[in-house]
Amino acid sequence: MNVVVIGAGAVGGYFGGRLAQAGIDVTFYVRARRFKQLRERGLQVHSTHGDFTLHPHLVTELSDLPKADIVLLAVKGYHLPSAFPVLDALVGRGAMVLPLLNGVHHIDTLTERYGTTHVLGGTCYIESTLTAEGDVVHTSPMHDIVFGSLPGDSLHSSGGTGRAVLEQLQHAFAEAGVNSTLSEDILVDMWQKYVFLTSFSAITASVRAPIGKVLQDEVTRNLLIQLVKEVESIARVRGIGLPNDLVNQVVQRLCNVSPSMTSSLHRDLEKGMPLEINELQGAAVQMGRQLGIATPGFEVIYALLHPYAAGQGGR
Ligand SMILES: NC(=O)C1=CN([C@@H]2O[C@H](COP(=O)(O)OP(=O)(O)OC[C@H]3O[C@@H](n4cnc5c(N)ncnc54)[C@H](OP(=O)(O)O)[C@@H]3O)[C@@H](O)[C@H]2O)C=CC1
Ligand SMILES: CC(C)(CO)C(=O)C(=O)O
Repeated sequence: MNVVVIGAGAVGGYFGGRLAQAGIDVTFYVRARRFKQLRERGLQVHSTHGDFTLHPHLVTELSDLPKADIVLLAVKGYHLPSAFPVLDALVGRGAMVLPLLNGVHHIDTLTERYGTTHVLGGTCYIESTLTAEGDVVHTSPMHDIVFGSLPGDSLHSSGGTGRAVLEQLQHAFAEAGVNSTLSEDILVDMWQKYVFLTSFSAITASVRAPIGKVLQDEVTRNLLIQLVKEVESIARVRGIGLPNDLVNQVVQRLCNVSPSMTSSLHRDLEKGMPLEINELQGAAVQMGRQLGIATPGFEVIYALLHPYAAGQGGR
């Protein structure tokens, strides 16, 4: 199996690195700055599951790209358009794209451009970040990927003739020690993550504290529950087949995670990096307006984070 990673950051560097470490043929498509870092230092991963350093196969030119079975797409949402030329080249030669971005709208963007036979649904649970030197730091035991074919893709869905590639990918993740689930309803899984993450990241970024601090304070805890309900209503009106007790499940999960856990959005805010608020909280506000669902919690949080959206250095 040949894998190309676009976005060799905290997520792509971690999962791509684990696959490469397990002997899978992995190529990282990188831009100039990341190329320099990775060539000079190697891909250094500091992880709760064990540290490792690799000198991965790096490519900076479209003409040097290998033919890929799977593209692991792990750029930030605001960088998605910049990845189109490389995706065009890889999909044009038959690759399937597994996006690991947070949010839900990128799936429409990708399927409109490449169709459902070339785009999988996917989501990941991991707490990882890049140091100033470009090393990946993975801080909690979670390293889970859920993926599957999208509605409309009969080739790779259960019973489809192309299903074998997805099973091969699941096998590759298992070899790499990564927890992976081949989902039969990936949109439901993606929306469950979106309900959880968009609320969790909104509250941790706006309070500027990990979840423990949020839950200790009754007012903030109630706001978090309100956020979960707002985004859950959107999902229901959109007809996503979520479990009936989703709000309780999400709140339970939030109460059970480590009190020190925070979101990538909060970490990005602290580092002065651009924020994915348009893809997360802004998307909730926009969908709410379109569907006539009030999202007062998200409206306020989106506005309060907006001055920081472009980060200190811009995008
Ligand atoms: N970090 C986490 O804990 C989690 C993150 N996620 C989601 O995963 C996605 C990725 O996040 P994360 O890994 O944290 O982000 P990072 O910023 O750590 O990594 C993104 C990488 O993408 C690279 N990149 C951007 N555009 C391109 C391009 N056109 N071609 C090649 N490389 C490109 C950037 O490199 P450069 O700009 O230097 O070229 C950077 O190295 C986000 O949607 C995030 O919400 C999901 C779960 C957990
Ligand atoms: C839910 C969580 C914290 C872990 O995957 C995440 O996705 C993020 O911080 O972006």
